[in-house]
Amino acid sequence: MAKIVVALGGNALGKSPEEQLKLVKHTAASLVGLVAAGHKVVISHGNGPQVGAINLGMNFAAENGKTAAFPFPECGAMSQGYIGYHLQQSLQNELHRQGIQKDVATVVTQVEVDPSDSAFQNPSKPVGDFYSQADAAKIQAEKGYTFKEDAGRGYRQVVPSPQPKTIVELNSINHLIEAGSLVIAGGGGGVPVVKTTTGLRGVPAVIDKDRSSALLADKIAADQLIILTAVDDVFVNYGQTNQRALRHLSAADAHRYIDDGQFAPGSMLPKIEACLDFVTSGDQRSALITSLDHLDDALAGKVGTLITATAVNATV
Ligand SMILES: Nc1ncnc2c1ncn2[C@@H]1O[C@H](COP(=O)(O)OP(=O)(O)O)[C@@H](O)[C@H]1O
Ligand SMILES: NC(=O)OP(=O)(O)O
Repeated sequence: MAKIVVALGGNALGKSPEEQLKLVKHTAASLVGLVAAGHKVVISHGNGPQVGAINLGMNFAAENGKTAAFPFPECGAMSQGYIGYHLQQSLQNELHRQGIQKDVATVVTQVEVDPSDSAFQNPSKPVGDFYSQADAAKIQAEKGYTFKEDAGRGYRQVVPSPQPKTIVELNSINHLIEAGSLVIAGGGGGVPVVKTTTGLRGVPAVIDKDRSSALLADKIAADQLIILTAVDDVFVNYGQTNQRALRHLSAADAHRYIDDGQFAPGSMLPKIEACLDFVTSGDQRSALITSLDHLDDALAGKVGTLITATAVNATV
């Protein structure tokens, strides 16, 4: 029996509630499969597209005098509730269908960041939808948002993405795991907060959920970190005619490919770095990157990229 953190990608969760619920229902079957096999499972998820959509809607309503302004950290907390709700419901339905008695709970999670993190001066985390270069330039001029090209897929608004330091609700998460619950935590990388003289305060940023998931996996002493995204494997020469799937990546190989610029910053690079942090900071740990659709195949070793500290195979 292993303790596994499964991180679901925000971009892999679809663009609408209907799409998300359909995708989450499908993934719930595989996640409950892990539970049925006796593993302790903690689920985290991204929120880039979702927090961007919520923020856009709230800004529109506020600009038109329909609501008060809702600050960005509040939008992050809403995204945790929205995605957590779909995950909870789908997991509960699937557990019920398979006749498994287990509680499911989402923990609204705050993650402490350093207010002097240089990321606040260099927005890099894509949120919301994709725009053409011309539309992005127009919105940038009108609203002052920053846009950047996202891994060949178009232009997206970017916000600061500071490093996660401490998971505020870690004790509660551990209590729930030990009590046998299936826990959803660290959604959207956690709502970023800083310590002030009067206590914690939310800051407008989006923490990379892969980095937070690696921190969570380390702090709960997990055996494996599984990152589910939109691609079945990590590739070299990604998007080119000669792209090649990497089925097993040792830390040494991963560093070589990073130096070679094989993993796009803001998308695949933080996933690889998070996996490396996790597998190299404890013994017998492994990380797996694959698509939301193919978790079962990846667990059976048919697809996916397995990352280990050394070149030795290490599976759950
Ligand atoms: N070397 C690579 N191999 C595979 N995918 C890559 C690579 N470099 C960039 N990508 C892109 O990274 C994406 C995953 O990052 P992202 O969309 O940010 O993930 P998520 O939102 O699911 O966490 C893939 O769908 C792919 O478009
Ligand atoms: N918070 C975060 O990393 O979201 P994505 O997975 O959508 O990029």
